[in-house]
Amino acid sequence: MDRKSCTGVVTGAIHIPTVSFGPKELNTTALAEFGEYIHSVFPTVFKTSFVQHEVIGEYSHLFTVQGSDPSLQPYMLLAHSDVVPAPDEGWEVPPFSGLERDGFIHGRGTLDNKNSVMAILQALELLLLRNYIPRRSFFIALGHDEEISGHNGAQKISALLQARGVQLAFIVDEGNFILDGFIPNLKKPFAIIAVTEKGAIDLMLQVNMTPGHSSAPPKETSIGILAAAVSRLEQTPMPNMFGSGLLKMTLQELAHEFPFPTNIILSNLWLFGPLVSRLMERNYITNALVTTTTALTMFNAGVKVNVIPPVAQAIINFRVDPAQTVQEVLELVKNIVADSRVQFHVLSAIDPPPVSPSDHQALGYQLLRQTIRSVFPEVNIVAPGICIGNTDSRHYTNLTTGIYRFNPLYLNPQSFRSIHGINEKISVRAYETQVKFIFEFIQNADTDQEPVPHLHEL
Ligand SMILES: CCCCCCCC/C=C\CCCCCCCC(=O)N[C@@H](CCCCN)C(=O)O
Ligand SMILES: [Zn+2]
Ligand SMILES: [Zn+2]
Repeated sequence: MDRKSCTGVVTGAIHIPTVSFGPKELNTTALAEFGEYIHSVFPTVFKTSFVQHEVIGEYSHLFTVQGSDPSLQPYMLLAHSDVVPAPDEGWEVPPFSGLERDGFIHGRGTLDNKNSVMAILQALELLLLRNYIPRRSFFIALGHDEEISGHNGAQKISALLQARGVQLAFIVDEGNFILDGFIPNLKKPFAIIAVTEKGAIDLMLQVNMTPGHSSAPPKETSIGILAAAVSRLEQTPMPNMFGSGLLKMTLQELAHEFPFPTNIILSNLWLFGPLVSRLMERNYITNALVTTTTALTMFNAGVKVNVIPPVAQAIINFRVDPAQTVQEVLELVKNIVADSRVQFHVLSAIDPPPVSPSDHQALGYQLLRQTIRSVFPEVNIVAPGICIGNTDSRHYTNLTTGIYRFNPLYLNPQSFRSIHGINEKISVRAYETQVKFIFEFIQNADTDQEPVPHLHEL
């Protein structure tokens, strides 16, 4: 595959608007087209005898790549083909044009997460074209509804594999990146492999009142009561959970890359922990790493300008810190609202998944680490961390204890904001490096020893 067709397959994928708009609201025409598209651009994957392809939940794809050595436990690579909506406003380039310009491929899904869908299949296609036969079996699961919780994609694939008695050595999904420019004093990029992710609660608060004529209003309306309740929630931060462990581990690994005195502070968190945790609260991205976050995302009320509103509803999206549970957060929320006129309806809730191992015996973590060192030799630090978003991987805790969330891409604060935002784009070079990473990763999973850097050239 030449360079042009390598990126051409991504532009074609971005062009298909596989948007998940909301629960049960998907662009099924686009999802069906996407299925045909991957079939047409990766013909070798689909015709190889030891690669089995199944469609699950109508639009998700499960590939089973049969390895030659059945004694090796299989692993799984995950990605998702659906994207969040992208109205044209504010974009430099229309979000579904898939235009390649100035060394970048532009559009919704270029970072989240069609890049991974295409890079995984492209790496496999290239390996198969070179007659590579993997030793270790692996699965590729491409969900079609990750952005709306993965109930028809990842959840069904997980149940199917469980019914087949599959147990996996590890899973690699989207999530964290090689972070660049997120910490002011730290000029060097560092790779964070997320070994857990935050939990989530979608909570609806509702206030009901008897409607009436607005010319003689009651002292408080449903809107006023609800607005005060959600404002209290917004103004009352959840407890800082910095002390609970994982983040401390991440910071200790980063410590020696900082100049004096930050290196001393981060190496002595037993003493400076409270100071560091307060500093992290000041920035909205690092704040998300130390606490359960509260985001007021929807508010609906009122029927007419001169009618006292019978119902007011608000939806709040909490991201639950790995050191807390959904139940604990709900208790805190009830205490903060402290108003019996406000009803609580939990629309969905999921606890944070268990922390995956990152020690020397953790095969998935070590393979990622080795491949990062080989493909990104300039990156000195690889550390375990927390993913602040939710991923399809949370549906697979029944199949493995080793779940790692890592995209082999550089991410800076501007590109972070483009995910679910505007002007999402990936450089051609970054995409090619992602393909190379997966190409090497699959081979590294077959070796018994540390890979020799650049042994497996594309
Ligand atoms: C000391 C370290 C500083 C770290 C700075 C952290 C920077 C954050 C980096 C990357 C985070 C990107 C998260 C990408 C994964 C997002 C996946 C996603 O969008 N999932 C959705 C699922 C929605 C399911 C329906 N409820 C989501 O989380 O909303
Ligand atoms: Zn995603
Ligand atoms: Zn997303």
